[in-house]
Amino acid sequence: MRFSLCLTSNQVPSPLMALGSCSLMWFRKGLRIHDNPALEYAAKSSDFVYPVFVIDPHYMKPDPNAFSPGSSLAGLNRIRFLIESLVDLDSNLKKLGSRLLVLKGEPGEILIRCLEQWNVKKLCFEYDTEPYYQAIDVRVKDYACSAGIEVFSPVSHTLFNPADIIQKNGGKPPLSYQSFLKVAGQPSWASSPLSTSLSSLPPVGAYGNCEISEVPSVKELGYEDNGQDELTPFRGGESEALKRLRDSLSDGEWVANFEKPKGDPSAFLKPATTVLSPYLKFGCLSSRYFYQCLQDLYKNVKKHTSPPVSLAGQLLWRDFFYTMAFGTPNFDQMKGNRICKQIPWNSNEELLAAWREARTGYPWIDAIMVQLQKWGWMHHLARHCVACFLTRGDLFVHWEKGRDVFGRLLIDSDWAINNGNWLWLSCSSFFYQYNRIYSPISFGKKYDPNGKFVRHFLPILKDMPKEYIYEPWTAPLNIQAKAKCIVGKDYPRPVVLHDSASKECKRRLAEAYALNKELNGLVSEEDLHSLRRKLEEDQNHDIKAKRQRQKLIG
Ligand SMILES: Cc1cc2nc3c(=O)[nH]c(=O)nc-3n(C[C@H](O)[C@H](O)[C@H](O)COP(=O)(O)OP(=O)(O)OC[C@H]3O[C@@H](n4cnc5c(N)ncnc54)[C@H](O)[C@@H]3O)c2cc1C
Repeated sequence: MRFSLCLTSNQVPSPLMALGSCSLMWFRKGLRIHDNPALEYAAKSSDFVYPVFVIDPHYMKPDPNAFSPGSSLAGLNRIRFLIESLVDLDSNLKKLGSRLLVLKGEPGEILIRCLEQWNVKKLCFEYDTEPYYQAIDVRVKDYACSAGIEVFSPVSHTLFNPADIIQKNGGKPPLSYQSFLKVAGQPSWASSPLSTSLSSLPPVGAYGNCEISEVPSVKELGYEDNGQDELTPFRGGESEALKRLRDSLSDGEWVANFEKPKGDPSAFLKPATTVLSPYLKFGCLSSRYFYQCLQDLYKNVKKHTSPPVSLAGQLLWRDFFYTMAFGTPNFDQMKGNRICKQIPWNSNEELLAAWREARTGYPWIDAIMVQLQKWGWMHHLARHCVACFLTRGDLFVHWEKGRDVFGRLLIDSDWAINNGNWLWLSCSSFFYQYNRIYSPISFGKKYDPNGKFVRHFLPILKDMPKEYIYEPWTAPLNIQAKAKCIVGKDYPRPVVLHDSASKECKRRLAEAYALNKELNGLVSEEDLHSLRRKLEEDQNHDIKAKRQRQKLIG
């Protein structure tokens, strides 16, 4: 017997259980219809499919103590982006004769309850390499196995299966991009067409006494309207992702000549890169589909750039970090992470807060941090600048602290990529040329001599003449007054002097590197303690630098 119920948010739960063959499609990332092997498998020979998304309080619970609206782990921009993605997914599912069932609670617990109550025969979900999801998945899979439920959990978030690469490389992830490419080769699916659309889905079955809702609004999740004057211009969802992809690829010449790190990090009206990262993060866009579209385009042009700098090369960077993250225990921390240099970073809360809240006194750095708060997205080189400034360039603050701020505020916040890039930028792993530091003054000026980017994100500086826009503390007082921006009152003085601070950072890194070499990377707590003591003995350096700064900027 076939039956389906038309479900609405406040419907009285039906005691009926679906009697046909039922599948549960558990959406987490992969918020799309195209190239979604788990969804396709769920639909195959099933009478009913339950498409489920669980709102996880771990990520979504409002945090009134956070310095900007959102939960403690996710800023409001990202939560909004997720909700928009879910609304779009629900609407696309409805076009196929289904809908999204939204539940709330600890995902493992909720899933097990649904499996128990819905007579599910097949559980389908995209494989996730993040430790947080791995732990949940083990629990759910264990339950499913014990209940005789078939589990289908394909890898479809990345181009390659990180486990395959690690196995091919003798049990360890390849440590460099080039060795990664060598091991990875061409993806197995590269020349066969991916499924880009489903024409229909089996109906949703009865859902017993599980509390199902429509996709909630951010307000219904407990977030107040934040009153921010500028929100992220990027809207979530598969429809938007595919449109953005089409727009990006419509300029074949631009794609063929794409070359990172060339490109203007200060371009904000029309960013210099695709801004597909948030869509890839939530899986609104399949990276495999993106990659195949690029290969098709490359076939039809005379010449194109290649990895690591090409656009396809960027997707391979993504896979590189996913593989590294999957195969490296404690990838997200310094301690116990075998690929991470042990460096006695400081934990100066004041400096950290100045950086986080865009109060460093360096307009280029502060404008990027405002873009992070307002848009949740910045150009790759802009991320380089602020990450370098916080860690090895100027403030010598622990990269894990910066990672957390990015992790919360980016709309594309991605566990593997974020950690990988912070390891890189802090010269803790992958990249070790700590003498190459981004100037917080001249780097931005090179791209944007008139300071348009700074004026947009830091309107307090909008009338500052271009000669001083990157160093307002050097402007004569009458000019500051005319620009209605007195440094020290309307806009902060620099928190450190870049020249002396960066020299000091290099010295500390040289010392830490030497010790790491001596200890062959195996640094114990005591070694770190003595490293810290050694650096503290050199405090007079700091004091000298402070005095010099006070002399210079009053
Ligand atoms: C400190 C720091 C933290 C970062 N944190 C994140 C993060 O949490 N999430 C995230 O997606 N990216 C992160 N990046 C990488 C990169 O800056 C962004 O992926 C990129 O700027 C996104 O813009 P786009 O989509 O226009 O990129 P494009 O240049 O158009 O590239 C296309 C896609 O390739 C991938 N990609 C590009 N650059 C990288 C890279 N360096 N590493 C891995 N994948 C890459 C992204 O998925 C991106 O969407 C970080 C970079 C730094 C320096």
